[in-house]
Amino acid sequence: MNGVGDPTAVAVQVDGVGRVFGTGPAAVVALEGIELAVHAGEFVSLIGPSGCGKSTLLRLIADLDRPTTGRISVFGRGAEQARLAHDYGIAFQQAGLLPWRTVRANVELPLALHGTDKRACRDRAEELLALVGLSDFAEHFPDQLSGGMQQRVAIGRALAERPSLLLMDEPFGALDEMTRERLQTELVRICVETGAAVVFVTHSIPEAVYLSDRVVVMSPRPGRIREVVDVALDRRGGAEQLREEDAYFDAVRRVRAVLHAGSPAPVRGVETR
Ligand SMILES: Nc1ncnc2c1ncn2[C@@H]1O[C@H](COP(=O)(O)OP(=O)(O)OP(=O)(O)O)[C@@H](O)[C@H]1O
Repeated sequence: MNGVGDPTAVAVQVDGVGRVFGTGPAAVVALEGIELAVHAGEFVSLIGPSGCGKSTLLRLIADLDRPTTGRISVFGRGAEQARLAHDYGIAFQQAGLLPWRTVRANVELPLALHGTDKRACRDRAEELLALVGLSDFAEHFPDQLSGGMQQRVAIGRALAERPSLLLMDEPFGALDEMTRERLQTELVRICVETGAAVVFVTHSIPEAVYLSDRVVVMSPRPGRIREVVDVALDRRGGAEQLREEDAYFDAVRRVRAVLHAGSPAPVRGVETR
């Protein structure tokens, strides 16, 4: 019993994790003393200044890198076991689609690689393309799609094996604001439908607040968790309405205050942006 599918389970447990790159005087302490638990079905964003270790933490959870100290588990398994058991799906800033495969074949890829038979691959691809709104583009190739559509394919692919956890590193970072908002709304809907927990790296405070149950604010050198902000917006009124609500603006202000609490004060007489 590893807790996948159990809503009371802990999806990701990070205990005392540190990551140092290099040795001696040139060593970079990318992360130090990170403690974090992400629960099943919970949406948690990581936000903080450039270089504070957000991507490093995500890569450690995904077992794309190993911590120098501490331990990470995913649904009770070690990060490596979780990777081998396909407990999570990954989507990064670059959609990373294979240009010579159709949209359908890209979405089917993880299933085909892991031995799912053709019929089941096709059925699952149909479901996923409907979920991300791309049923009419199944036979297109990636270079025939917009950036936002390519990201939707990547999200569909990440969901192919019904992971209980999605790891996303600025998946909407390269998109225009309107497309980005649309995909945020879709992502919230998809998460509700699939019940997946998400760890989401972003530079955008409104994006973090809109998507998340909790926002983890990090500080750099060494990368640490400064504070975890509870957002807990009432999402029953519909996704779009949320962006107009006082509770949303209040959460944006709270995250901004924590984020800027450690920034150097502006020098008098010097314009800052
Ligand atoms: N493979 C590596 N080798 C050496 N240093 C690294 C490596 N990966 C990351 N670092 C360093 O670790 C620190 C954290 O990097 P990381 O990419 O995790 O930050 P980030 O918060 O995701 O930044 P950004 O918001 O700019 O993407 C940085 O100082 C970076 O230079």
